[in-house]
Amino acid sequence: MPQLAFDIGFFAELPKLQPPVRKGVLDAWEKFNRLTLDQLFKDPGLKLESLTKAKDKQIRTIRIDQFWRGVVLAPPSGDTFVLLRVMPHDKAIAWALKQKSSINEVTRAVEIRDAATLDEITPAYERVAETSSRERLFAKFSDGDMKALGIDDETLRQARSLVDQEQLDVFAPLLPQDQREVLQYLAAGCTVEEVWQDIVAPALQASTQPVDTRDYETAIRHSRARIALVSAPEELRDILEKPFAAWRVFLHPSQRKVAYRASYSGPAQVTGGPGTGKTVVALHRVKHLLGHLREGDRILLTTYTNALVNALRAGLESLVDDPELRERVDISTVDGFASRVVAEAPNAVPLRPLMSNEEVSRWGKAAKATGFTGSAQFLAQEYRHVVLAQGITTLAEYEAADRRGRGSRLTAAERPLVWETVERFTADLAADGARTWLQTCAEAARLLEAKGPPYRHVVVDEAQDLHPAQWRLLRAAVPARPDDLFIAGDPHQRIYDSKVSLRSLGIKVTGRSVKLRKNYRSTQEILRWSTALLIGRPIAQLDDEGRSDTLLGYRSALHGDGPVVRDAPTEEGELDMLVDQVRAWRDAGVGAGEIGVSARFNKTCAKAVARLKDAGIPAVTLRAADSATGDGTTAVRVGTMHSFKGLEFRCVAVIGVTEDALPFPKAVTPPEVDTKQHETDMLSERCLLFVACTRARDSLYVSWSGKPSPFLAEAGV
Ligand SMILES: Nc1ncnc2c1ncn2[C@@H]1O[C@H](COP(=O)(O)OP(=O)(O)OP(=O)(O)O)[C@@H](O)[C@H]1O
Repeated sequence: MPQLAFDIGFFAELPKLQPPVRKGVLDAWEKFNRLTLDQLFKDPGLKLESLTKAKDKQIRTIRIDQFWRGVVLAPPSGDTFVLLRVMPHDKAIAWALKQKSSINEVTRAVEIRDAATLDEITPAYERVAETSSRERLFAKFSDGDMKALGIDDETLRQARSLVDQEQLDVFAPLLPQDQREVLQYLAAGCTVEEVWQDIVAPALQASTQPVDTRDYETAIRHSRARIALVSAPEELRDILEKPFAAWRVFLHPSQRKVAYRASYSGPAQVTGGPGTGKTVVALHRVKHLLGHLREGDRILLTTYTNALVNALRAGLESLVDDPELRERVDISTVDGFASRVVAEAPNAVPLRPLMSNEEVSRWGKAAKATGFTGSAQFLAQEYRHVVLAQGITTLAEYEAADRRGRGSRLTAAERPLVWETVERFTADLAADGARTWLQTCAEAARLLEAKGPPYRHVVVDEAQDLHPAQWRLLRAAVPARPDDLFIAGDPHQRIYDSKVSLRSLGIKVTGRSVKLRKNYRSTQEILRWSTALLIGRPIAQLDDEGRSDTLLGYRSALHGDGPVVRDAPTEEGELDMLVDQVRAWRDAGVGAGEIGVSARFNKTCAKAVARLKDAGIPAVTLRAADSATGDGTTAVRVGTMHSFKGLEFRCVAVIGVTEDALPFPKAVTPPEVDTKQHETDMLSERCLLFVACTRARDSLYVSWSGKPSPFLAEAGV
């Protein structure tokens, strides 16, 4: 029976199609299901026509309605057709004439390229390259290596004519997608082995048969990363109604390989820069695990903030239809999970969580009581990074504790007094009916270690910011068995003070760790600009503190304008400029709910909300948007850089990027108190700006008044 499958290029244009055109697509799909091959080719309404001057006779058009045409791949054998694009009549014909289809001999997948344009421009580039003294872009890669990576003869010839990245950018949109990606990663500095490992191998389909480059029926089935086969009208209706949710249908092979691997023998990890789809992969992993759950088993899906909990809940709802299955997943922050465990314990005494600003003053009081003369900041950090991080409960343990990560000196003779102060701090807290969040996590871990783990699987998003006490809790939440922990995170986005070596906590991911490199969120221009903020700063890996992570090969296929950077003489002037920018976005058709404004401080956010509202622009703080006021989707959302973690907006304004805000002196330990901590804090501040800027999909705007943050100058802004 014939069927109509859908190419990813069609989905990319879907948001632009009006409902009647989408309905036309659904009708066409139903017709393919209903008619025989012979009837299809003869159907007067569908007009499955070949084009006389087409580069490829297999590329035909169909009628969607009076003005719109679909471009279809109609292979001579088999009965699966692929809808490549839906466009206005003339555009569709012009596009269809230039395309050519083929089957890749390495990946076995279907490829589409703009053969006419490539044929037209390649000779000119070859001539320029011949007379240029510059080395060719792919000179160091042999033909054999290129072919092994799936580069075919045509693309090889084109690639050999290029001398720089800008030229590759011209060719990229015309090339077959898989081959384009291989060339982009090689040009970005990845090795042949890395490209094979990350890009080609995950896309390969195990087969002992030689490739038949005419067998489109099989090749379409090998093209899951780009061609969707839809089996039921409800499924198609659902896809057509959620045009931005392409991630539900098409995973990049590297994403699919991680998310749908049948089983991992232990904890597994996925890392990657902002927007590489780590959250998407975590959600698909949950879907996979749900499909294999035994009676009574449950899954914990955790993240860092409540805003992200809501986003995960919405994501899972759109990915997993069955509410009974979804009910088997608890979605929560780690702190929220800890509170629940502690509250459910027999004889639980409710304790109020201590806010971090209250903590330092309490350390001051405890120090006064014991006569400790060091700073409250030192004590708070010692408690966090040594006592709680190592789960220390006695003086003897503290005396034996490893303080290697700390940059402040402490003699053996001084430790008992520090410990006495720690005990005073915790006793006073308990007497006042309070507990820090980390203490709650430590207590919850103790309770679970005694009672036994409540979950079969734990999936962790935003893992880079978790503290060892939180990891211990997660470790205690699930038995050490295959598929116990699935961890997604990016060390470049570490904005809280929690450097952890998972290895030292008994969570070993060696051999089960994958890095994603393709950004699906932002344009390459925004990425390049934002990434410059971190260049040259060593960033410790998630699983091993002693080794650095990199953003090598991290790139986006999307293109647009670079960030707009503005300075104003005063804060008032900067807020006026913000209003102008938001108005310009709205005039260009961007909805208020698609705009995010971020600043280092709550007070700057409050001023921005007030000023936008004065100008008649609906605006709401992120916190208010979360608390179900319903404004979130219709108002500009304004939040601190910390609260922007994990979110994304079509347009983002990052404001108040001044010398006094980034780095914020109060958030940075002075080097005289602790040299290492000083470095870590400076890096967190830098990462914070990086996180805020990488929330933008299409447009990024950055501003300050007075003197700019030194991070900008260091990045060459
Ligand atoms: N395979 C895919 N196809 C289409 N869109 C995708 C795909 N993977 C991810 N995306 C989209 O890219 C964006 C970023 O994805 P996601 O939030 O999962 O990235 P992330 O790595 O968790 O980002 P961050 O670390 O910055 O929070 C989202 O809009 C998501 O829908």
